[in-house]
Amino acid sequence: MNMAKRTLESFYKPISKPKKPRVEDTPQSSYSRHPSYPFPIADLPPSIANALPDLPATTPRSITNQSHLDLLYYQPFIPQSTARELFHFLRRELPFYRVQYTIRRGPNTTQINTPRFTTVFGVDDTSLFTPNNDCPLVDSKSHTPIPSTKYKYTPRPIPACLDALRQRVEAATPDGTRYNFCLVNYYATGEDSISYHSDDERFLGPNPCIASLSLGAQRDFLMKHKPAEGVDAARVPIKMSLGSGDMVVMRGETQANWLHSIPKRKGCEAHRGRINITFRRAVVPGGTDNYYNYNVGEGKVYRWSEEEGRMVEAC
Ligand SMILES: O=C(O)CCC(=O)C(=O)O
Ligand SMILES: [Fe+2]
Repeated sequence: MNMAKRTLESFYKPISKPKKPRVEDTPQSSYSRHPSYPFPIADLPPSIANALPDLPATTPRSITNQSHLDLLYYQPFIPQSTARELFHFLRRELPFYRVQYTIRRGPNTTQINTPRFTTVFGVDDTSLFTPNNDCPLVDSKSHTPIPSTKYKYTPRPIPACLDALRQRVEAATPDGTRYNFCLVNYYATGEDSISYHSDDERFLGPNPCIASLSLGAQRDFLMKHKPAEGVDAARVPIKMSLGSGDMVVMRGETQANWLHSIPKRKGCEAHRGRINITFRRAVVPGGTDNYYNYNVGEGKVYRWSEEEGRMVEAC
């Protein structure tokens, strides 16, 4: 520092370090915009984007010690401070939904309130997004516009912030799986959950590979074998305590044979939110309709309010 240029007053003033801008204060310069989005979706701030080339943070553990089970467990995939920042960023920037639907079994109908916030982006293999907003989707083989009746819901392209993550996850997936869907769950508290199910829908093709990334509060991920001959139904489920930044890749025959869930929880982390992102590949249009039906639906759009500390209706 050139002392001669400093005034006496400034000499005695303590030199304060420039304040590091908080994530919330960082001006956002660019957004993903699309007619199908309820609002523009911010791009990743440099602090997160610059950390992506270093992922995965650890080499995964392979878990194949039970029949039909084939998991890769990154503990973590994203280091703690980046995972924390990414959690706050995605919770603030993505549109979320609280989907309701009815199921009919014979004469009975039951209304289901999805017990978590959800959102989804992507389109199945048979269509491609174009940069032209007047004709956003073309047939992936002929490159001609798709008929307006092809999908019940308007598919939304994966915004740049999630697409950067998708690319990193793909690069890390050893068998070269390509993902065209990104499903996001937000569990606001320990009361939010997902019950036992498997993601073995036919529209994902046989033996789908699904990468599942956790951010925010730690939650238990339970896995149990589907009822089958020779499988002890009383056997305790596998329990993985998924922390922020952890990623589980479910591969091979896992979906065909195992169920997984995030049960409700009480206790220390129960009031904190958790985001889960699954990257998947749907191969037929039925997959696109299914994912938008159960993760966007036709209800209200919610957005995180920093002031209120909760999801509020987006206007
Ligand atoms: O939140 C999780 O870790 C699991 C989510 C899940 O199983 C799903 O979205 O299908
Ligand atoms: Fe699942």
